[in-house]
Amino acid sequence: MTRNVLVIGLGLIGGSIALSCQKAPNTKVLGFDLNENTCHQAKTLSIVHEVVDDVIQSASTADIIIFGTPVNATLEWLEEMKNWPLKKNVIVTDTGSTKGLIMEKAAQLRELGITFIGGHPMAGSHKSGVQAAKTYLFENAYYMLTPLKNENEESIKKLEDLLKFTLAKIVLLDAHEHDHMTAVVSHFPHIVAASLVHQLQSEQQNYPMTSMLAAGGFRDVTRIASSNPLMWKDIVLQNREELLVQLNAWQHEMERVKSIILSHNGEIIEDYFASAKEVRDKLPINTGAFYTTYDLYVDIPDYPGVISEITGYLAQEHISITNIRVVEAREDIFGILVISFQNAEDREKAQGCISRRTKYEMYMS
Ligand SMILES: NC(=O)c1ccc[n+]([C@@H]2O[C@H](COP(=O)([O-])OP(=O)(O)OC[C@H]3O[C@@H](n4cnc5c(N)ncnc54)[C@H](O)[C@@H]3O)[C@@H](O)[C@H]2O)c1
Ligand SMILES: O=C(O)C(=O)C[C@]1(C(=O)O)C=C[C@@H](O)C=C1
Repeated sequence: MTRNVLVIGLGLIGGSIALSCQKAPNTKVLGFDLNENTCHQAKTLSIVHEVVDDVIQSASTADIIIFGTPVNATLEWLEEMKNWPLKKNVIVTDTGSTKGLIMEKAAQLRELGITFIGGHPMAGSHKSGVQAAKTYLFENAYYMLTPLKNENEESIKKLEDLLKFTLAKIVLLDAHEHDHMTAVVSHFPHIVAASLVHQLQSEQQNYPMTSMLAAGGFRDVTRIASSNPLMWKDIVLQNREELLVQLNAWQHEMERVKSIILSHNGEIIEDYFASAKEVRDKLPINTGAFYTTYDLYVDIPDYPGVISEITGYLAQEHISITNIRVVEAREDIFGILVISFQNAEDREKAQGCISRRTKYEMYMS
């Protein structure tokens, strides 16, 4: 029997989920977006099997409905959904970065016999829109599900059976714990990134050259300030309380930094950085428990065709890569090619392959 999946909101996240759902057998993926241009692009890029106009009618035939909309739009849809004619066993889920208010709405839907299981894939990008969607955006990332208490195990299993095609690692979590932890590792860092950019902008008035001097450090810390403002407006509105907690903690931390600087004591200052480095270096971001990527850094010279030369060698030895990018120490020079692999074995094979064929220096993260 065919499983009908309806994705509402076909941007970066909805589009990526739709693409991975298309990998599931016997599954028809329908899509809807408020933006006509997005619908057109979703059709052209085959993000879904079919783009639909009548969302209520399509929802009535869906076995699984997935929201890829900004979190406030999701809340509005869930309110409307209360009046929709839906299949008896339909499972509704979302992908939103906040879960508290959405799960409150889920409790109301449960009273009407509608199963809603909150979802949040913990991977993404500062890019938005359907054109940025990728089938394996969530590969190896954590995908959090926040079912209501006593949720039917079979419904959770049905949803997991579909989401496993994202290749993400599914974990179950309480919605409030979710909102606390994501405030720490995701939402608050976005505020810090935006605030650093504002700080640079005000400095620019007196020192116009400042932005030209912003190199790798500033770029790494502020990349996420280029994220979709509408999406972040909604997240901040919905996770307000947790963000204020983080903001207070940050202000205390800055007071501590201030006193360390005022101490004029080199040992204390060095220790501040050393202890942060120790913690950062042990974070699962690097060891792979969080995002498992096996990266190989290749120091490449600046000549045309160097990337295709290296990927060509890997292709000749049938070594598959999952990602490739160039990171520069400076914007105006070529730099280091970072190639990601699915596992450590592939990375080692690649290292052997490249060292046999070139003299480029390599290291692993
Ligand atoms: N961007 C990330 O890194 C990331 C990661 C994980 C989860 N999320 C969450 O995923 C959701 C989508 O984010 P995104 O990055 O894909 O944003 P996006 O801007 O790329 O996509 C959102 C899409 O929703 C559509 N849309 C907006 N309002 C709508 C409405 N009322 N009805 C139907 N469609 C509507 C937009 O036209 C757009 O195509 C958000 O809730 C966000 O919090 C984002
Ligand atoms: O990589 C990025 O650009 C992101 O910001 C992705 C990111 C994050 O890591 O904070 C942002 C919001 C989501 O809810 C999940 C992931």
